[in-house]
Amino acid sequence: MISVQQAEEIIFSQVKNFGTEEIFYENASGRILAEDILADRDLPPFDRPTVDGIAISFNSYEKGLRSFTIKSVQAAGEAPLSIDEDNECIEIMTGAALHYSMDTVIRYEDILINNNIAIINIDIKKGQNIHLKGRDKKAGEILVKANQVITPSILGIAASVGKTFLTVKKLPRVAIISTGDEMVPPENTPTPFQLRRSNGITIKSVLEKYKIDADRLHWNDDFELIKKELSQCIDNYDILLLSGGVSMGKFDYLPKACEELGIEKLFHKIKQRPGKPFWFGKSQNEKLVFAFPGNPVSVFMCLHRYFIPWLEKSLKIPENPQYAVLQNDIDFPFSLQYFAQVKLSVNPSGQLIAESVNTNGSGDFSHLAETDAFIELPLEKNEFKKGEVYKIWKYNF
Ligand SMILES: Nc1nc2c(c(=O)[nH]1)N[C@H]1C(S)=C(S)[C@@H](COP(=O)(O)OP(=O)(O)OC[C@H]3O[C@@H](n4cnc5c(N)ncnc54)[C@H](O)[C@@H]3O)O[C@H]1N2
Ligand code: MOO
Repeated sequence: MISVQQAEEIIFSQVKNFGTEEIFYENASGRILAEDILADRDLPPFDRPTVDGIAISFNSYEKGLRSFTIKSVQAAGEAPLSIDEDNECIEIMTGAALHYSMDTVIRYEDILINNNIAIINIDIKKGQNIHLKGRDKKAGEILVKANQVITPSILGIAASVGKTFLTVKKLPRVAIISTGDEMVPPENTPTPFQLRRSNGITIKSVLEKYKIDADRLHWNDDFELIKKELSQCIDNYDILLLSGGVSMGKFDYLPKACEELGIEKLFHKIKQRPGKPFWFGKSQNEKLVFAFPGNPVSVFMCLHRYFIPWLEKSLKIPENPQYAVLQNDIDFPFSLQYFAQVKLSVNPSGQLIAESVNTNGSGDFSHLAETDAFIELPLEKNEFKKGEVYKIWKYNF
């Protein structure tokens, strides 16, 4: 059996590049940006008032002038209007293009207007209330760097520089396959000794966060059928995410079916709980098979601890490891790396704290909805104390 660290290294040695594609920006939310977004012109593109009011030349104010004749009114979007005399001003609206003959803007609230004359009755500063051309970014500068999830704010920036098509990372074609004769579709009523399938939908909805639209399949425990279907899936998909049938049982056919199809085993079994019998391999045509143990908590853990980091590495999403402070003592008297389910919260000092819940093993999925993460407790120890800090793998927080 290998360690969690070794398993991670083997999986990371299989990181893939699925290429890029160009898509319409309205469909790009949640995808991974594969190009830098540049400023198409200076931002802002011209000097513009940040308030509605009047624009003057500060020089005139310095000379003692306080009354200014309103030469004209300029709305946003209009070509800049100039003044010709010291005692003139332009009534100008927020976001309009300021002419270079003026350099200072005063709010309506700070002036009086009578008979087309604006009187300034406060102290003002040169250049006030103006957002200068190129102050935010210069033309050609990077506004958004590649290799990040496209968020609403990135979409807004893309729209404002006219990038209506974005180059994004292509996503792998994924099949999610549950196995087992005892597993019936959720809409069916199981016999007293059957269970409803839940792993498939859980995995699918985690992948939806990455905009992967995976296909869901189910195979019964029939060796020849599994072999045939597996061989087809290896041709049609980049990644197979299987659950069940990888342990020691009489009907756990997956490892043997993979072997007979020439799918190379890269590892089988990790010193961890849950998820010990996890099987990972690669086909001759470089397709990856993540075969998770069937228990729902094992699936959830292996998905978040191994598959998602592999996916994020493949998509070049920067790593963001997270840690939390243990809120209670945990004893774990086994030589396995333990992933405990924890509820996360933030304490008044701003620290992320993790409180473990007692569960009944990897078949007990009843606590997944009321917890937020797995806390990864190192193999070398059996006792973990309140106040110690460990890595966490979030799923609900
Ligand atoms: N002799 C040994 N037996 C077992 C070992 C072992 O080392 N030696 N490991 C145990 C561990 S740990 C786990 S975890 C399980 C994993 O077994 P399999 O991967 O073969 O999974 P199955 O037996 O097919 O299923 C396990 C469990 O999960 C339920 N299941 C399966 N698919 C689904 C699904 N889609 N949705 C919800 N639940 C599912 C299934 O009914 C079983 O109850 O093996 C131990 N045995
Ligand atoms: O390794 Mo298994 O997932 O504990 O039951």
